[in-house]
Amino acid sequence: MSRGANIKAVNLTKKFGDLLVLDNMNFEVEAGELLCVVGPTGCGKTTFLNSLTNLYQITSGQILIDDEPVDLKKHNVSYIFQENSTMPWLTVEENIRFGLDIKKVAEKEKKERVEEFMEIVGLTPYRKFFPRQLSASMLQRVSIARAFATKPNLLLMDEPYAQLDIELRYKLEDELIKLWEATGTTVMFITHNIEEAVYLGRKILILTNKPTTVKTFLDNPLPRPRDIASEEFVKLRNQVTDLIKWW
Ligand SMILES: Nc1ncnc2c1ncn2[C@@H]1O[C@H](COP(=O)(O)OP(=O)(O)OP(=O)(O)O)[C@@H](O)[C@H]1O
Repeated sequence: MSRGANIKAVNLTKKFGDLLVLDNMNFEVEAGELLCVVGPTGCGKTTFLNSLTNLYQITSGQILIDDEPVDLKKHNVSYIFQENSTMPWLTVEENIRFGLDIKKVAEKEKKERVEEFMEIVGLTPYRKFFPRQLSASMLQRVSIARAFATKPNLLLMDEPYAQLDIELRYKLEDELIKLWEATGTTVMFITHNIEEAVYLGRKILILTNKPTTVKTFLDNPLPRPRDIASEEFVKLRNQVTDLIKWW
């Protein structure tokens, strides 16, 4: 089991020139949390993730992973995007292995992890297939298996299922929950979809309109498996919708 990372944003502020995007944000994500982040279009969700991975230099404040400034050599962070990020010239198993090759994992362990995660996402029968032979959901499964195989302490997911149809999205949401429960990784999942946030998240971080700050940090105690038609689910979904209506 990988150990999930603790994340703290302390007075986090990010400007692009005069444009204030992230405005004095403060919150903490506990180790091993499954956090969904929802916010209006263009509020700065991607800017936040890019700041977290040091792609952008923040203007002031701090982002800490396990109480230390982010250091990607030390903190094992993986990223899954909305777009297909597989390598077209590699097979399914080679794509999953790719993440391990760059992390310098011992050969025997690499083989075991590729088998384990390929199996969990249901791609073992397709191991020799190339990306061009796969559907959109299978491609996302490759990315998910590749990310989890590196046993990240923190997994960042930026609207990974936004382009998938509803049935596939439900399947992949369940796979994510299974993997999260099996690994103990901290997951930050960005989405525009309120139902998805309530279905997945143990916590839900609701952001305001730009300049973005924390509107609410909600607990989601609904037991799993969650039923999207149940009274409690609909109640919580409506509560989140009401909070979001007034960005
Ligand atoms: N490199 C940059 N230079 C200047 N402005 C930027 C840059 N990156 C983002 N911005 C601005 O910051 C704001 C937030 O953008 P960002 O892409 O982080 O939002 P988002 O919440 O991820 O958007 P979406 O909901 O569309 O995914 C936007 O106004 C955008 O124009």
